[in-house]
Order: sequence, then structure tokens, then C-alpha cells
Amino acid sequence: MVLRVKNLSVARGGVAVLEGVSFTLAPSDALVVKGPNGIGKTTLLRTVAGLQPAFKGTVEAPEDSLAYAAHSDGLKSMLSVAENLEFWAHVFGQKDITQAVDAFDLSDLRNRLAGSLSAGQKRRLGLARLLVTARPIWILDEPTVSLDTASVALFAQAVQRHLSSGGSALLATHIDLGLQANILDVGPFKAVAGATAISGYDEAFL
Ligand SMILES: Nc1ncnc2c1ncn2[C@@H]1O[C@H](COP(=O)(O)OP(=O)(O)OP(=O)(O)O)[C@@H](O)[C@H]1O
Repeated sequence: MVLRVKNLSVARGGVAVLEGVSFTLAPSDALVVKGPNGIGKTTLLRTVAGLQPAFKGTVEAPEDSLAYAAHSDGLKSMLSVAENLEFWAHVFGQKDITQAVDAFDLSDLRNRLAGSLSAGQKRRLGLARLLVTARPIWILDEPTVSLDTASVALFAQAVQRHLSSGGSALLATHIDLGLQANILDVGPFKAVAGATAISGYDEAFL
């Protein structure tokens, strides 16, 4: 499963933030998107994940190959940890949540309502969902926010196992996860300020 991004320009609020980004993500590849706050890393990842339209360029990926995890955990607060994972497994046509529970050390929390979890526990549950999607290409925006050192290590192991089994990952992160990853510095792709006001570009539904 290969992700191909060609000459991609992405926009927020109708203004281009990055222009001309190209890369390929092959099986077992990890690519870390780097750049200062506000340059457009989240916007790039959201566009690659199909959550907002590309302004220019193309994103090619096999159907149903992408799984996205971002800042907002989007958990169902009135469902338990296990029920949240079962719900997501069902959405993605999967059944077994054991691997996800184990990978993120959630067994003691299985029956707790998601709404009662701490920020870091919620984050672990949010990331555990990736494992019940069975999707090969993970797109991860600041995945380690709120995680303690031990949980960061669990996450890094989960990504490493995913890569070892032929999955791939596109990540925006400021911390070193100890992965063998290529770096995409998006600094050089910063759109020229104010040069591109996009008429007819519609993010309203997002
Ligand atoms: N809803 C919005 N409307 C208008 N502009 C926005 C909106 N959301 C983000 N922006 C702007 O778009 C630009 C890119 O934001 P983005 O979140 O993609 O950056 P980032 O590189 O991920 O930043 P950070 O490292 O702080 O998370 C920023 O200048 C930001 O202020």
C-alpha cells in the first residue's frame, strides 16, 4: 500500500499555507513532518487524510487504506474503554480488541467510562483505536500529546510493530520516537504570504 502525494498545496481559512509538497510513503516507511508552529503540518495531514480538500495537487492511496488520529480524541464519553474499541472495530469491520487493549496497557481500564479517563489515558485509548482499524497507513498528528514517558514508549513500540508488519506512518511530532524515519521539513514549502487567496475554496463543511 503506497501513499503518493504530488505537488500538493494545502489551505486553511481560504489561504494557502503550504505549496508544492511531494512525497511517497512505501510499506514499512515512517515519515516525520517537521516545521515550526503554525506552518501547516496539521493542515497537510488533514488534507492527506482526506478530511479537507486539496487546493492543488494530488493524494493517491488505495481505497480504505488510511487511518487518522489527531489532537481531538473524539471518544464516546458514555461508553466504556472496551465499548469504544468495540464500536470502532465494528466500524472498520474488525472484531478483536485484545491487541489494542494490550498494546496501550488498557486492561485495568476496560470497564471505565471514556469520559472519566485522564487526558493521557484518553490519548492512549484514542491511539489504541488505530489498531482496530486494520488500516495500513497511519496519519498521526502530535500523537504523544499528554502521554507520559512510559506511554510514549508503548506508542513507539506500536508504531514499530506496525512498520515491521508492512504498515507505514506519516507523523507530525516534536519528539524523537526512536524510529527509523525519514524527515520532511515543510519549511521550504511555506506559501508566499498573502499571495494565494483562494476563491471558491470551501472548508465550510469541515
Ligand atoms: N480554522 C482556521 N481558520 C483560519 N486559519 C487557520 C485555521 N486553523 C489554522 N489556521 C492557520 O493555518 C496555519 C496552519 O495551521 P496548522 O495547524 O496546520 O499548523 P501546524 O504546523 O500544525 O502548527 P502547530 O505546530 O502549532 O500544531 C496557521 O497559521 C494557523 O493559524
